[in-house]
Amino acid sequence: METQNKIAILDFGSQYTKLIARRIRELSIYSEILPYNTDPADLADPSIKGVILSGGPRSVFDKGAPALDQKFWEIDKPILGICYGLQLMCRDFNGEVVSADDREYGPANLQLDHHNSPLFKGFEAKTRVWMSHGDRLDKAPADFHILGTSENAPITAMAHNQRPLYGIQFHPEVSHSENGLTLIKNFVTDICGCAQDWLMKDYIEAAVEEIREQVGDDHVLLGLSGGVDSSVAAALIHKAIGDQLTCVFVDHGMMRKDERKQVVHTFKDQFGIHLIPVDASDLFLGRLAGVDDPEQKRKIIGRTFVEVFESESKKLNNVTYLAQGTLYPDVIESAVAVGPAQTIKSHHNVGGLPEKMHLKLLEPLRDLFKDEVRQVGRLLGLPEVMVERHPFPGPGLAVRILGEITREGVAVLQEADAIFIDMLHQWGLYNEVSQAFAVLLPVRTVGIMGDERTYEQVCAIRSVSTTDFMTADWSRLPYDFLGEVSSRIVNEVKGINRVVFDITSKPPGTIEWE
Ligand SMILES: Nc1ncnc2c1ncn2[C@@H]1O[C@H](COP(=O)(O)OP(=O)(O)OP(=O)(O)O)[C@@H](O)[C@H]1O
Ligand SMILES: O=c1[nH]c(=O)c2[nH+]cn([C@@H]3O[C@H](COP(=O)(O)O)[C@@H](O)[C@H]3O)c2[nH]1
Ligand SMILES: NC(=O)CC[C@H](N)C(=O)O
Ligand SMILES: [Mg+2]
Repeated sequence: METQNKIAILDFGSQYTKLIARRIRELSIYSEILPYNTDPADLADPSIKGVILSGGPRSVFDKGAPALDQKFWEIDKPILGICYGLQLMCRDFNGEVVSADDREYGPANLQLDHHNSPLFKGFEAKTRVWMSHGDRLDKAPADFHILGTSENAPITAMAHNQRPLYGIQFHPEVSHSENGLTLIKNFVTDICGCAQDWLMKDYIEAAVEEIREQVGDDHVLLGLSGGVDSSVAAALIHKAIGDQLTCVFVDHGMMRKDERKQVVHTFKDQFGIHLIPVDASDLFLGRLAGVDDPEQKRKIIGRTFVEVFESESKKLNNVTYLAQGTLYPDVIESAVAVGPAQTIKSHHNVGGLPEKMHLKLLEPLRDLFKDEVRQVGRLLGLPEVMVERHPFPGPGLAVRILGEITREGVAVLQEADAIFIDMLHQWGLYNEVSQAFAVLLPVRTVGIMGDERTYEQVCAIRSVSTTDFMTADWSRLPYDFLGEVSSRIVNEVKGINRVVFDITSKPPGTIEWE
C-alpha cells in the first residue's frame, strides 16, 4: 500500500507477529510484515520509518536459524528487536547470548534502570511484562547500555549508546504485558516519528485496490454463510469488482433453524446480491454417517465444502477464485501460519481444505481479528444486526452434536438453540454476550414428566464473552434467565429432558465443544 509513513516488521516466525501488526493498526499507523531475509536495500525506502524484529521459535545458536544480512545494520533507522529480535541484535553486535537452564513463560517484573529512555516514556519503575523464551542475554554488546532487568533475564531491555537501536526480551504486543501498547506507541510515534493518521477506511481502500489487481477480469465465487465475516468479505469484494462476484450459500443440513430462508431473504431479496443457494444436505450428511471423531468430521466438512464450491464454479463462466471470510484466528488455531503453533482444531476453511484445489483463494480479511472485521463492516455500511451477529462456525451444528450426526439430532438441536437465542433477545442479553448456542450431548438421563418416566438426551447451553475469540470467559447469565431457558427447552423440545450450563473459560476449554 502506498503510504509515506509505515513500519516494517521482519518476521522470524513468532505466533505473535500478526499481533504486533494489529497493535500498530490500533495506533492508526500502517505496518507491513516482511520476511526476515528481505533485502536491506528495500528497507531503505524512505516511507519505512522504522523496523521491528519479531520473536521466533528458533534459537540463535541453531544451525540454519534465521539470521539477518549484516548490511541490515547499516540502515539508518530506528530498530526494535523483540525477544528473538533482541537476541539477534545482541549477537550481531558481539554481545553474549546464552541458553538458560530454566525457560521462562508468563509474567515477570521489569525493573527499569534508565527511566528517561524514550522507549519507556510513561512507565513506572516496576512493570509486569510477559515473557516467552529459553535463551537470554548474558552480556550486552560494547556500544549498548542496559535499560531494564528482571529476575530471570538480567538484560530485559537495552539500547544503543548513539543510534536508535532498542531490544527487549518480553513481548509488548500481548495484552498481558502491562503498558505494552504504550511501549509500541513510544517506539512508532516518538522514536520513528510516524504520524497516527492511517485509518480502517484506508485499510478498505488498500484492500479494494489489491483485490482489483489480483483478480483482473476473472470472476470470483464467494462462500457466503450469512455470518459476519463472509458478509463483510462480500461487501468488500463487491465494492472492488461488482458483478464479477457471485456468492454461494451451502446448506449442509446442519444449519440453524430457518437459516437458509433468512440468508436468501437478506442477501438476494434485500441487497440484490447474486446468490446461489445450494442444498447439499444429502451429500454432507451421507459422508458424515457413522463418523464420530471431531477432527475427522471437520476434515470431511472442509473437503465437501470445497467440492461443492468447485462444482458450482464450473457452472459459471471464467471463475478462477474462491473467496472466503477467513480471519486470522482461523489461521493461527489451524496452525498453518509460520511458527511453533499446534493444531487445536482444523477450522473447516483452513486446516480442513484439501491439498489440491483448482480454484485460487481470495481471503481479504485473513490478517484481521473479529472486532476489526466488524469495524470494516460498519464502514462499508452493513446494518448493525448483521455486524453484531454472533459467529456461527462453518461446520455448524456438526461440532455441536457430539459424536455421530443424525437428521433427528439436527432437528432436536435446532429447536433448543432457537429457544435459547430467542430468550437472549427477549431479555436484552444477546448483544451483552459474544457467542451463545446449545450443544446436544450423546448422553441420556432419566426424568419424570407428567408422572411418566422419560429417558432422553441432555442439552448444554454455552455463552461466552470475548473480543478476539482467542480467549474467552463464560457469561454470568442471570439464574432466573437460565431457569426460564431450561424450562422452555425441556417443555418444548421433544427428545431433551435435561439442560446444563457450561461454566468453562477458554483456555482451558475451547468455545465450541468439538
Ligand atoms: N454455509 C456456508 N456456505 C458458504 N460458505 C460458508 C458457509 N459456512 C462458512 N462458509 C465460508 O467459510 C468462512 C468461514 O466461516 P466462519 O463461520 O468463520 O465465518 P462467517 O460465517 O462468515 O462469519 P461468522 O464467524 O460471523 O459466523 C465464511 O466466511 C464463508 O466464506
Ligand atoms: O468458520 C469456522 N469454522 C470452523 O471450523 C470453526 N471452528 C470454530 N469456529 C469458531 O471460531 C471461534 C473459536 O472457536 P473455538 O474456541 O471452538 O476454537 C468460535 O467463534 C467458533 O464458533 C469456527 N469457525
Ligand atoms: N519468543 C521468542 O522469540 C523466543 C526466542 C528463542 N526461541 C528463545 O527461546 O529464547
Ligand atoms: Mg459462520
